[in-house]
Amino acid sequence: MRMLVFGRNGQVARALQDIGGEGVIALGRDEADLMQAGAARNAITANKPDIIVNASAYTAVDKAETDEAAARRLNMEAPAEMAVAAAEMGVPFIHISTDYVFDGTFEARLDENAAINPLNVYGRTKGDGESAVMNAHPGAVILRTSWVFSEYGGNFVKTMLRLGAERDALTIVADQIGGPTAAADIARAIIAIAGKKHRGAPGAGLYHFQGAPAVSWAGFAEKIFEIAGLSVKVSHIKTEDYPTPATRPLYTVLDCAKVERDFGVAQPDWRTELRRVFAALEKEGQAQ
Ligand SMILES: NC(=O)C1=CN([C@@H]2O[C@H](COP(=O)(O)OP(=O)(O)OC[C@H]3O[C@@H](n4cnc5c(N)ncnc54)[C@H](OP(=O)(O)O)[C@@H]3O)[C@@H](O)[C@H]2O)C=CC1
Ligand SMILES: Cc1cn([C@H]2C[C@H](O)[C@@H](COP(=O)(O)OP(=O)(O)O[C@H]3O[C@@H](C)C(=O)[C@@H](O)[C@H]3O)O2)c(=O)[nH]c1=O
Ligand SMILES: [Mg+2]
Repeated sequence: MRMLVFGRNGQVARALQDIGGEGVIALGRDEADLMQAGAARNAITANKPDIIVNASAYTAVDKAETDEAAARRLNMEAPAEMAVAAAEMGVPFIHISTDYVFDGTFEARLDENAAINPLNVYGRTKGDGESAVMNAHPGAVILRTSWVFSEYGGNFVKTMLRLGAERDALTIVADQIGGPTAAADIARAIIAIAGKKHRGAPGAGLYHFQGAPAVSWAGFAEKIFEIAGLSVKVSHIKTEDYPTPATRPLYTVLDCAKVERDFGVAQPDWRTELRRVFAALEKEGQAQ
């Protein structure tokens, strides 16, 4: 199975290459610059894949507030172009979206039927990307995930390990609750879904996939420091005491039953991968 992946150095793109092996063809911006209209289609036509995965996106949440055109291009227009080309070629398409499409107002687990209401530019462009993909390719699978971490790229785990090595106390928001999700777990889920779609499995549309148990950013930070053996005091603060350009949703715990029902993909425990990621960073001398 030839799997064409948009994104090469990103967290999920790297994990797909690690886990998917030989059949994965990963294209970074040097091979296909998705800011350019037509680049996605050209790459798809040239590579003749059996399955297409979009692991690229504009993911700088705060920066997106003042860079909306680029966020829209990468999070909506490029995925729409991929979906159109995939549909024309009759190839399955797997796209990734985010918990930031929700407003997080209610403390209730969100399933795929919950209404979206993004609070920031990143979330709005990702939400528009979801609709554009579904309209262009009704057979597409859109995996909504959250709080992605890995040994690669930039993420909260690496930020905490860096700050935790420099300071003995940090203030972290404790009223935003969600689910950390390892890029490797997302890659395994995508590869499992890809295999089933390739064999003609029927599931399509939105799917929630998030690590368990649910936790706040402060609780996540505490677990990171515990695993790293760093003694850092984490002060639990409110969102209003940590002002950022983009507003973030408060409660985005996702109900992940549908992806298990349709594709047999179980919800992972993020603490297992957190231990492996820490060990990998330590080995590279990146964990300080
Ligand atoms: N990070 C997170 O916490 C979360 C992410 N998601 C979603 O998961 C998916 C993967 O995210 P993640 O792995 O963290 O992303 P990263 O930010 O780690 O990587 C972004 C990827 O997008 C590619 N990209 C950016 N700009 C361009 C461009 N102009 N042309 C081509 N490619 C480009 C990068 O290419 P290159 O390889 O050349 O660097 C890179 O591979 C995205 O859809 C994201 O919205 C969902 C929830 C949480
Ligand atoms: C560094 C730091 C962050 N924070 C807060 C800010 C924010 O509310 C929260 C997380 O900060 P980050 O900027 O790392 O996370 P953020 O970039 O908002 O992460 C999001 O990225 C996009 C791509 C997604 O799709 C989401 O699922 C989510 O993972 O922690 C503190 O309270 N104290 C700190 O010292
Ligand atoms: Mg960020």
